[in-house]
Amino acid sequence: MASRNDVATSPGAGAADHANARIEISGLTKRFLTPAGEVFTALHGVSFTVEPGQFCAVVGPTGCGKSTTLSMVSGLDRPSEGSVKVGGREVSGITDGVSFMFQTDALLPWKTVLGNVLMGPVFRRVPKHQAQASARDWLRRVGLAGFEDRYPHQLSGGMRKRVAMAAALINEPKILIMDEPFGALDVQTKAIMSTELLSLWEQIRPSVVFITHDLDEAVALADRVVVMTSSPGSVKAVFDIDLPRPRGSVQEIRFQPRFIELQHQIWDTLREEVERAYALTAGGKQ
Ligand SMILES: Nc1ncnc2c1ncn2[C@@H]1O[C@H](COP(=O)(O)OP(=O)(O)OP(=O)(O)O)[C@@H](O)[C@H]1O
Repeated sequence: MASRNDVATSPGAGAADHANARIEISGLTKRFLTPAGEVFTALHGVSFTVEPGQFCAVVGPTGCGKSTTLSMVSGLDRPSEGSVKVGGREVSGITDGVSFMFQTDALLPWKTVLGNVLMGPVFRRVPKHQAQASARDWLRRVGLAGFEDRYPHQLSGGMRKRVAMAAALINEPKILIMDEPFGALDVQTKAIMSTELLSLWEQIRPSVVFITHDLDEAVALADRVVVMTSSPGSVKAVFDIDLPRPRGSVQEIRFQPRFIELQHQIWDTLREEVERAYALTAGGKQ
């Protein structure tokens, strides 16, 4: 999805009831009308479940419908067929208690770091003193104490991601939706941010749906990895990741034999889809 803000919050975030954080995606099909007036099937019969407090990564080739799936979990779009249920209730309209983080770096440039993090609580009408204390606390947790009065353009890419993370997590969401949140970062910063995300997630344990092209990132972070087929997207396989928690440093996990084993297993499943998608976009044969 191209034009989303880096972070956003739905009204019910903050009043999270984690027992209601189960996400059930059943038979999801999504068709779009192309500019030429043809029907294009982006998703076909996608089904998977994210248990409360589970970290679920979704991987799949470019254009397979990962972002489209997320937009239906968040309630920003409606399925053509099938359903998304959160806490047993079908999603219709923006899902309550959801925070988002996207790849696009679009914190509000006219607001300070503190002002950006304060947006969620202010939106939820949290009293000013309490909101400010909470925002300062979250900025401390993401390592940005002392940067409250800076503006986004005065920060590095990694620091802006930390602001976005604080802004998403201050709402204590029951569901955290992340669409390649660290995709634009260099490899080292990405690893540091992933480790920080895991440690913060372990503190508040929202259910996470995390889209990434980076299989190592998916295995290092997730409890469950969903592999999607090339377009039209469907679920090819679901892998449970039995690496122990807390995982600690994402860079270190990559050297564990079990990590390498899982990474190979999943890549064996994913490779064919990536090659098929590449052949399609490169104009080759299926
Ligand atoms: N509003 C729309 N109208 C028509 N087609 C759309 C629309 N939104 C998405 N699509 C198409 O649906 C397919 C899936 O798009 P989506 O962005 O969900 O894929 P993705 O897996 O997230 O891709 P990437 O990994 O490249 O970000 C693509 O072929 C895209 O062109």
